[in-house]
Amino acid sequence: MNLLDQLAANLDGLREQGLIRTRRTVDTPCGPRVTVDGRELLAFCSNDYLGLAAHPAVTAALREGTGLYGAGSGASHLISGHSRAHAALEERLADFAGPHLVEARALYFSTGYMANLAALTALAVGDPDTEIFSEALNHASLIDGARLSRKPVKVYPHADVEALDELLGTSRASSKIVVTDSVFSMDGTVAPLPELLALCEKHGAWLVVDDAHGFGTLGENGRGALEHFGLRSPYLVYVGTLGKAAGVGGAFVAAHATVIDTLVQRARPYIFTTAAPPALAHALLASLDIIAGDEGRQRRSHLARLVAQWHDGLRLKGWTALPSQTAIQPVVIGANQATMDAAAALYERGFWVGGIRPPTVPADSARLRVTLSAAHAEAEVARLVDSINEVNAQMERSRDGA
Ligand SMILES: Cc1ncc(COP(=O)(O)O)c(C=O)c1O
Repeated sequence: MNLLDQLAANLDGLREQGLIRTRRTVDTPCGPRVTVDGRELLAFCSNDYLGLAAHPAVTAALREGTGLYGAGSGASHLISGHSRAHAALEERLADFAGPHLVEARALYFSTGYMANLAALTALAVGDPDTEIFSEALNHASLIDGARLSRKPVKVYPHADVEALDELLGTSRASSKIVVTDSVFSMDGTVAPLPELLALCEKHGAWLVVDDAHGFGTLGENGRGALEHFGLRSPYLVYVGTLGKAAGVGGAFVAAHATVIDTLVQRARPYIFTTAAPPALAHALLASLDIIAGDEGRQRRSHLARLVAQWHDGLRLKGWTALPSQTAIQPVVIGANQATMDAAAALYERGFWVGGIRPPTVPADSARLRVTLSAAHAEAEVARLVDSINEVNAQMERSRDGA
């Protein structure tokens, strides 16, 4: 077999297992109503939880930012790519996360993936005898960050605080890092952060919290999971992403000033890459104004009403809606093909809902991943709920009849 044949055989293997991923090309801005291949669809699959990606104030700030700073940064932050807009954003983010940290500073990254790689690899440089304790359902970027740190990794069972306590207690490592998603991206449920922080304080460990899906949506002021639980500690290392609820792109790490100084000096995913366009940072300042203000609060309240409406309306047989109270609302179907069939049936009815398969989720737990946004109207969620109920009834009938 030549090299290309080997790759083709690998792709055939994925196809046979129903695991081929495909892309759809969107012609309109991100929002609840999109056009794909000339078809209008109601989209329930983006992470634009507050509906800010196409918000007029945010897009106007982006345009203004290109006028002020041009299209690109031209270099990495440590060469000449660190602009006034990046600096202003980092200051705002440090203030935003500040009540939950000690001597807070923030560092802006081009993506959340890179921020997670950076946080884990840089924390681990402090001590060669470091061990990482990673939650079983963590996002791929945390798993990759732990691997890249080249430190021993122990995976603790999902949300199992006792198991983690035991692992931390028996570890002989002189430095320990516990790392977890706050809102699990494929479950929508929230990690027991107060208990995890208490354990970290007991065992002298860092707690790295990836709040990709909590930033902007959780907490009275949208400050995320730390605000939601009222947590504060010098050992918290907070990662917030800015391409989801904040509607733009990039991410940040907020932590004690010494952690941020370490990241600037040692984090390869920060040092060896071109800084994100400054205009994005400028647009994010507008987005943060919305998140922290009355409009943000109204958007979060509307989202909470949609979540309640979703749970009230579902009548499912054989499928399981997970008990999530966040914008992420998965319906576990189990089999890969049945999940993709359900997503296709919804698509036929004009709804775009993602079908998620292994390895993104554990084997036999393929699921529809519905994401609600403050930009959705109640009537739109009602239509989705009715359609999911109908598709479920139809598929279960044909399965029973088969
Ligand atoms: C939990 C979690 N962390 C990190 C990321 C990566 O963030 P980004 O898309 O900004 O790279 C994602 C998703 O993309 C995520 O779901």
